[in-house]
Amino acid sequence: MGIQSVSFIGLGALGILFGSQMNLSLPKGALTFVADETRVKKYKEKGVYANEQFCDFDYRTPESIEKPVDLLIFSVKADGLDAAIELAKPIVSEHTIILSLLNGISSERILGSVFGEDKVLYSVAQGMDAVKVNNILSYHHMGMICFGDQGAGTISIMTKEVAEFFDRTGIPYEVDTNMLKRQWGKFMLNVGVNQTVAVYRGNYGTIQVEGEPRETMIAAMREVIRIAPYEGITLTEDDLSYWLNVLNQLNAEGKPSMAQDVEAGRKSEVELFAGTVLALYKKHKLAQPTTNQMLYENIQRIDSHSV
Ligand SMILES: NC(=O)C1=CN([C@@H]2O[C@H](COP(=O)(O)OP(=O)(O)OC[C@H]3O[C@@H](n4cnc5c(N)ncnc54)[C@H](OP(=O)(O)O)[C@@H]3O)[C@@H](O)[C@H]2O)C=CC1
Ligand SMILES: CC(C)(CO)C(=O)C(=O)O
Repeated sequence: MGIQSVSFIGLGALGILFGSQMNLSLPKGALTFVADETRVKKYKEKGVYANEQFCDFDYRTPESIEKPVDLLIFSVKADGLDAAIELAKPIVSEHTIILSLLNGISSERILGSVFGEDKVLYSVAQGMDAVKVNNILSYHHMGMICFGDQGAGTISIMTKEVAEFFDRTGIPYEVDTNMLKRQWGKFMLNVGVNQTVAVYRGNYGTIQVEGEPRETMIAAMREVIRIAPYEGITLTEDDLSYWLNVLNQLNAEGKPSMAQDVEAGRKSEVELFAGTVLALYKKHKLAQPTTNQMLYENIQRIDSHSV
């Protein structure tokens, strides 16, 4: 029968982006956005838009969902993950497959420790230039979801089921048999681009041209390459080129999620990025990486004025 029901937790840029695509082909009731009562009320009143189209989403509290869902997608920011996990518990059964679109290298481990590692696939969302202002999402590139099993070289039945579901619902995807490396590659990208664009108050255009911001971004990414082997991951200059190429495709006017947080006065996800890099250098008793240190301090300063 395959995956028949899917819930997102997180009606943000990514939830709207992929949810609106799925909504085009799924029967009514198959796709739900799960939230607490206050959020459900707000979403029903205000609605959301994707590229100027109204999204006819089904907003639900977990209690109002009749049975556990087949696929559960976490699309909250890092500071919302714990509450989202609590909220999700009633709609998870032994058959539920869990995906996390969160950036960073820790959310799958956290989800696995709560729901069981056997339910969680590893994933990264990449290549999108989504910009969300209030309840309106705009994008030129939808990007894709890369996913697969935690263990390298395997393609489980769960992975095949999600691939079949994405085929059916028109979600661009790639199955990767080395997800830890992919996730570290994406981590390297975010450490570079998200933090640099936030600090320089720019957009993708700022780092697509030669100059100080692009040099800063690449220096921060190389600090990830340097620490990766201490965690059992190999990243090379070829990986750096691959991810720089991903960035070159994006609409120059678009911005990473961190820059959008800073502009909206929300707390950033700096702990997922420089916070994690600095902690890893400390863990492995290496001298602190200067570029990430500088970015961390700057973003912390910006965050101190946020709510
Ligand atoms: N934006 C992008 O292009 C990309 C983002 N990512 C990553 O994906 C993750 C999500 O990012 P993004 O979509 O930009 O995030 P947004 O900030 O746009 O959206 C997060 C959403 O989660 C909701 N939320 C927070 N807590 C809860 C909760 N307890 N229950 C239900 N909903 C909750 C928020 O609701 P409310 O607004 O009502 O508070 C908000 O709508 C992040 O880790 C980000 O780094 C990865 C790739 C690309
Ligand atoms: C890769 C990028 C920059 C958008 O695709 C992202 O992950 C983000 O905005 O957080």
